[in-house]
Amino acid sequence: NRPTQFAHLKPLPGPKGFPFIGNALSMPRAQEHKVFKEWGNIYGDIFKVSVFGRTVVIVNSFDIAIELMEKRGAIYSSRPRLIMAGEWMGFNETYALMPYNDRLRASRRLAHHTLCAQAIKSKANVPEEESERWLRRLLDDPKDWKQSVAEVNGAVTTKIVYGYQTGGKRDPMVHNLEVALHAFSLAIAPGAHLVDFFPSLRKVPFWLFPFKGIKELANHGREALMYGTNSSWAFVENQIAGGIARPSMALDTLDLIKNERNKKTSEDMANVAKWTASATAGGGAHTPVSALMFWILSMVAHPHVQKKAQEELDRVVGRDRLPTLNDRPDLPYIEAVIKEVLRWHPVNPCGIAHATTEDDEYEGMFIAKGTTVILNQWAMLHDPDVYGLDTDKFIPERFLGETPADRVRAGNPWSIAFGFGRRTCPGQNLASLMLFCFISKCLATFNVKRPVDPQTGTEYDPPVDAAPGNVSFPVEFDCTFAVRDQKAVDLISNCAEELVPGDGLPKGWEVPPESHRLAHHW
Ligand code: HEM
Repeated sequence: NRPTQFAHLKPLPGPKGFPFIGNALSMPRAQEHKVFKEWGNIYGDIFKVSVFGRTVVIVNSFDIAIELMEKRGAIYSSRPRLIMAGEWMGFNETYALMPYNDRLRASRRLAHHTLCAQAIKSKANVPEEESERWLRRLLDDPKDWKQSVAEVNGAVTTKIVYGYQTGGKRDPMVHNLEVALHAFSLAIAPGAHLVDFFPSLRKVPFWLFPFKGIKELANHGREALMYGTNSSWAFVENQIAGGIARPSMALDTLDLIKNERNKKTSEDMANVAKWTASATAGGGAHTPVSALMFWILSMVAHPHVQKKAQEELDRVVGRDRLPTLNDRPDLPYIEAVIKEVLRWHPVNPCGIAHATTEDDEYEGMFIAKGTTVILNQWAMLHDPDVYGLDTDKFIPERFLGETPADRVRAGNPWSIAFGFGRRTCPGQNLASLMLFCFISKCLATFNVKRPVDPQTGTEYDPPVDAAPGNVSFPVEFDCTFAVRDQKAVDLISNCAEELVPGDGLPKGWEVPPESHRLAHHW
């Protein structure tokens, strides 16, 4: 049913499918970014697949991503409709899944007010302090490193967004975020829920659904999301009423709204602010954890890189104090390590899908309104023409020397790993502060070493691979955090104190017991 002005256009190329189901049988269930890259070698850097009548366009090239997402951003900035995660669990209320509309723009404007490069500087003390608290925790209980990485990330985002000081280990606000995000990731796993391909199934009563557990999953996700969103906001309101609110994005946005009250707004802005906070806390709680897990893995697997980074820190900062964000411009090797982490195993290998809101033409080919567009970040970050032939290897040096990869925009992982156009990650400036603080302070005080086999007492190599998932994590691995020396112990002892559970917890804040069943940490 193409409009006449598009009638002459060719369809996009792509693998042949079957009637009705299209390419459903050949769609990858894991490592889809690698499969899409291989298909791109056959069909080109932009091609389409079809799954039960839904057309999905895959973009493997940076230049095409910029052409469509930036230059034609007005029609490539929506999100595909997701029944399970979006409508049943309620994540449509969060701006990460919203279509491109006024409410989305209002949310992004509120988030930008606190998270833009200039404004976030006033909150840089939060990642500085929380990363030092992490060192203390690693020193006290190095075996708990996985849990501590996840929790300390949650600690930064909940403090930035709500002004909430976590209560140390197993904090309920952070825990609830993890529960909601886990349900979300189960809900958006590729091909996991038929209802996302057949929206008419949403009208079928739950008890008629052929798959066990779908109702429970939808309810648990919704419960954790609603509980977290409402209780966290209630926390802010109580703090404001008590005159003890810490600086936060929530406070910033409420001030902004108050000052703009005379302006005509079609939405209930306080409600927009509440959901903007919830989405931002959720968006920031998992993603930096993924980057840090891959950084830890990279250090274990490449001890010579770790040594080189420590030599730079020792030379530039010395051993009498911890590095801070002020040292960042003088630490190019650390900077190159961070870029290589984002490139080597990108946090979102296939980004978050965009959707078109108008029919369009690209190089004589037709892209229909309502098409889902997947931006294969992994393919772009592993482009040998930009990053060199050895893209599977972890080599920070590719960003140093006379011809660094990032001399062009396509060679800078910061231009790719955080998405494109009008939906680019609003938290990237905060992520940048977090990654620098965690990585530089940890390297200044700890050696991250290969794991030790408890049976034989010998070290062994961890597996180096990514597990399936929209947010990518390494496959299960272990390692040893060994404090470098007594000097490092002394430095850590001067850091902010570890909090005991119970500190900072608002009264009545509990994770609903049922949600524990879905609880996980990486
Ligand atoms: C290493 C860390 C991070 C990475 C790699 C990352 C990556 C991404 C990517 C790829 C997108 C999708 C962009 C697109 O649709 O084109 C995104 C969206 C988003 N991110 Fe991040 N992110 C990170 C950290 C954060 C942090 C710290 C926050 C919050 C403070 C955050 C909040 C969000 C939100 C709310 C969205 C949805 C934006 C929208 O749909 O308009 N992210 N992020």
